[in-house]
Amino acid sequence: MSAGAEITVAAAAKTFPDGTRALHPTDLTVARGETLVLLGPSGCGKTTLLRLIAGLETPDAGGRILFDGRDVTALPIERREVGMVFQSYALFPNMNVIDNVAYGLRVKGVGKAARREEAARYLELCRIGELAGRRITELSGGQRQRVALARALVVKPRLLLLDEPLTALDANLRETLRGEIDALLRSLAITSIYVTHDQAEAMMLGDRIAVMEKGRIAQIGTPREIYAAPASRFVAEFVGVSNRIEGRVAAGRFHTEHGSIAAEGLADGPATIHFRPDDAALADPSPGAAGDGLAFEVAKVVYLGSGQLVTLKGLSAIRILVPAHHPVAAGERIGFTLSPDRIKVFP
Ligand SMILES: Nc1ncnc2c1ncn2[C@@H]1O[C@H](COP(=O)(O)OP(=O)(O)OP(=O)(O)O)[C@@H](O)[C@H]1O
Repeated sequence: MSAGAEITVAAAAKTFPDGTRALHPTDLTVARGETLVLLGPSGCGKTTLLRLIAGLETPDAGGRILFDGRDVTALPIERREVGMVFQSYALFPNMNVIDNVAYGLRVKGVGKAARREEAARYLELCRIGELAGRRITELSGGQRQRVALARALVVKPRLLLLDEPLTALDANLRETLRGEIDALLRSLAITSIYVTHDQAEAMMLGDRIAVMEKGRIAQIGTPREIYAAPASRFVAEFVGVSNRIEGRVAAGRFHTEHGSIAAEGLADGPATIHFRPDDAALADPSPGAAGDGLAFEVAKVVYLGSGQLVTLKGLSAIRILVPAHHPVAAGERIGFTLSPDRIKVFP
């Protein structure tokens, strides 16, 4: 099946008439067939960037949007060949399921038999073949989103844009649909941009994730890059759990009132280190034992099956991942160390 377009955003910014700078000048390339996730907190500009790419908003002067190298900045949405799926379904309530899906083909002038056949094929792809004759009002939220997806895909868009398509659904359904959307986007090899504020969704669906903060892309990279090498404290704390401990570096060691660990490469002076729960390795907390490790009192233990998420008493609650077989209980003391390459310090 056809792969989508390569999308380029060049110096695109958006200032609304009331003066709100929703997006600062942004450059971005989405490769043909790639799924890029725009991830960030409410109000960071995700939807604005998506709408600029769709053609629902015009960038400030100087900004450009290109599809396969062709400048589409002045083209309205209906001439950009994009498919869109929103959080709210935006389906035609007075049409049944198959007519909703076939609608875009009708607009394109496809004959009745051909468009019904094609619409039926996409209903099957979205696993709602048996609902073809149902009215939209007779569908569940998840079923409506499948219809919306089939309707967006049936016209073979060059780019699929999804704006929080699963947000209105309950947790189990979200997870199921998330997996299906992932499989579908991959099998169709369509270029897609997916907006969410849910990091689990971003990790699962994104070939790359662009983390957005206050109208800018704070970092763009694969889920692994974003998690393992966050570029800033904001990214570290928005994607995954990040711990923070304040202390002082002297002669290649990080010292706190809880003990000290090796911290080669860090400059002497006050420092705040950041690390992931899974970066912690258990160590003997008794004073003077191995001389290496930070000791804390255990506040809470959550047994996950595959491990235990242990919250420690500290200035900011610290969470570390402890192997499931290691006995640990609230009130005990526990010690851990960090390999120097897992310690992050942000400016
Ligand atoms: N038409 C508009 N006029 C003025 N300001 C706007 C307009 N649309 C959006 N904004 C503002 O621009 C900023 C970015 O909004 P945007 O909808 O892009 O954020 P978002 O990251 O998608 O947020 P959410 O996750 O809540 O949808 C916000 O401060 C918002 O209030």
